[in-house]
Amino acid sequence: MSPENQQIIEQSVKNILKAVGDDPDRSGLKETPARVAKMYAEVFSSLEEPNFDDIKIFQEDTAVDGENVIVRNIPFYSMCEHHLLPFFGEITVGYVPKGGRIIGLSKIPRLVNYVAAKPNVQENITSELGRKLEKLLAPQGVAVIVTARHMCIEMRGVKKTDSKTTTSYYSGVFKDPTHKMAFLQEIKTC
Ligand SMILES: Nc1nc2c(ncn2[C@@H]2O[C@H](COP(=O)(O)OP(=O)(O)OP(=O)(O)O)[C@@H](O)[C@H]2O)c(=O)[nH]1
Ligand SMILES: [Zn+2]
Repeated sequence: MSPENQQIIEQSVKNILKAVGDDPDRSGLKETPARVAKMYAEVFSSLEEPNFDDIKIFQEDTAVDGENVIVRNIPFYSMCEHHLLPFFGEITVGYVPKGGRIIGLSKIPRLVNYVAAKPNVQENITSELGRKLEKLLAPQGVAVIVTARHMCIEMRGVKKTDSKTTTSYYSGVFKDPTHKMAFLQEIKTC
């Protein structure tokens, strides 16, 4: 983030603190605007990196086509674009390789970190991840299941503590009900 933008955030946070009735110059809050600016640079870091392309695709000669590859329960943290409050949870990704193309396993959590690091709704994290994997791998199909808790639903508004939202994205072979059921069974038991 540029020093100019950092300055804008710091001044805005000062104004917010004043507007809610606190004193931004009291000792406990003195460094808060700078901390918040630094935090936003971190949690919204993807906005400064529009084309995340550090993704290694391997070409395997042995038969990898046709079987599910599943990475389960990848934790993520994001910020809801309506209230700028956190939502967080777990993501399970599955894909079926085609043409021997597979992705380095650590790259899937890296992609999760990337799509999460901007103001978001859960539905968009889910579909962006699915579409990125499709583009990178041109697989037989992709499945993404996201389960999350939203602080804007829990700590304010309707205040429904512990309620969880699940969103999903299915393409290719995962649209076939039999394949989808087998996948859902597999992630339950593995
Ligand atoms: N679909 C979707 N909605 C979300 C997500 N995160 C937050 N929301 C919802 O966004 C909506 C914003 O609604 P508004 O009526 O504009 O805002 P609000 O007055 O603060 O709404 P309440 O939360 O009901 O008090 C709320 O219903 C939130 O629960 C998300 O990831 N996906
Ligand atoms: Zn929200």
